[in-house]
Amino acid sequence: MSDIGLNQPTAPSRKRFSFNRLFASPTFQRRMARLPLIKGVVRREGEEMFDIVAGFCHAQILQALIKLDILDDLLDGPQSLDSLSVRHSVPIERMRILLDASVSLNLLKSKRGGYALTRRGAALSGVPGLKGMIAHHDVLYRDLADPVAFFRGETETELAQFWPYVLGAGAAEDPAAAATYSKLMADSQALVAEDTLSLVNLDRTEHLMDVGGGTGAFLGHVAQAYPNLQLTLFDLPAVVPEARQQFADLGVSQRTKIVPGSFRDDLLPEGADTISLLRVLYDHADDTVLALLRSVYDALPTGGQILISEPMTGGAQPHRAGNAYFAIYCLAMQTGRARSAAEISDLLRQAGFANIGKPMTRRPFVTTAITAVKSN
Ligand SMILES: C[S@@+](CC[C@H](N)C(=O)[O-])C[C@H]1O[C@@H](n2cnc3c(N)ncnc32)[C@H](O)[C@@H]1O
Repeated sequence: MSDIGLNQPTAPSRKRFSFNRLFASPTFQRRMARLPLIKGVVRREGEEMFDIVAGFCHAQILQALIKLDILDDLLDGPQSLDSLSVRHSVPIERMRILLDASVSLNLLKSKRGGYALTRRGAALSGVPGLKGMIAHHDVLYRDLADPVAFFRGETETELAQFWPYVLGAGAAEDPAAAATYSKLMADSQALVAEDTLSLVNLDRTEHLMDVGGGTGAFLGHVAQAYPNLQLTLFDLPAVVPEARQQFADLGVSQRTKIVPGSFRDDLLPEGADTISLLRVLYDHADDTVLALLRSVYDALPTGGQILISEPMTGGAQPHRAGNAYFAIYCLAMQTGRARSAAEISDLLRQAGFANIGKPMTRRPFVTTAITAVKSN
């Protein structure tokens, strides 16, 4: 049978009509922009297109506001251009450009001849961990400087060094490095913890173990929401000392156990009837994740539950948070990958889990949760 289709060059005389070529034609675009009912659509499409084109500038404007502490500086009220220029050591005309750019992004507004926070700017300043996350994007930004090399896998990324635990045994033993990444993780974990707890009900759980629980931020939230729950935290030895302090500060040390270890090398302790993994899977390759899920399965009693919560891609329906941010971030980390709920469900099934559930996510840019049960 002859091979018709993609690999066949098309003869010029029989060139097929293509909507793509029509939309790409400047003449067609000019005509559409003049049609009464269509011109609004054309304009909006143009604006959205330009937002994608200029997105890298928007991100750097935001980064400058954060690194200069301008958002925090405006929390108590508007300030003049002069005072902002002096306080942050930015020449006045350059500061005006930064602040006006921020007005255009609806982070600031002009007020009383100076500048004030918009609701979005004030909210952004208060989101736990968001400023730290934006500040550390300078690393990812450098990694993406040559995007073609990046996507071809030719870039030695800095982000891979930023999260030492993903590099394997020994790399995460430095307490100073552990403190840096743990702080960023813990600051941002409040949101993930709150959203996860709003998605699942732990009323029937007696003992929860959080694997890769970092400094204990999630268990801290759980402890407050469920006063009778026994809690265990499992994480690398360099990470857990901070958790001990956190549990003492919250007054929950009595019902909290800390087990230092590596899920790559050690068996997970038994005893918990629910085991959670928050933002752990996406750091690791499929074989490590499958081995970890099998280990969780072995540690659970029959009827025990696994809870996975992390940002996920959209699978067959890619979305910006999962596919145009977290997937890229994980690619720069080089060891893991952002997965869709369907891919994680597949891995869970391979590990033996059943009754896989995906509660409706409120904010996929914060987290998505999946639960499953060890049924026999
Ligand atoms: C991205 S952080 C997430 C921390 C916390 N669950 C959260 O959401 O903030 C990944 C965590 O997994 C831990 N981790 C990585 N490899 C590990 C291993 N082999 N054994 C135990 N914990 C590990 C890290 O130390 C870190 O605390």
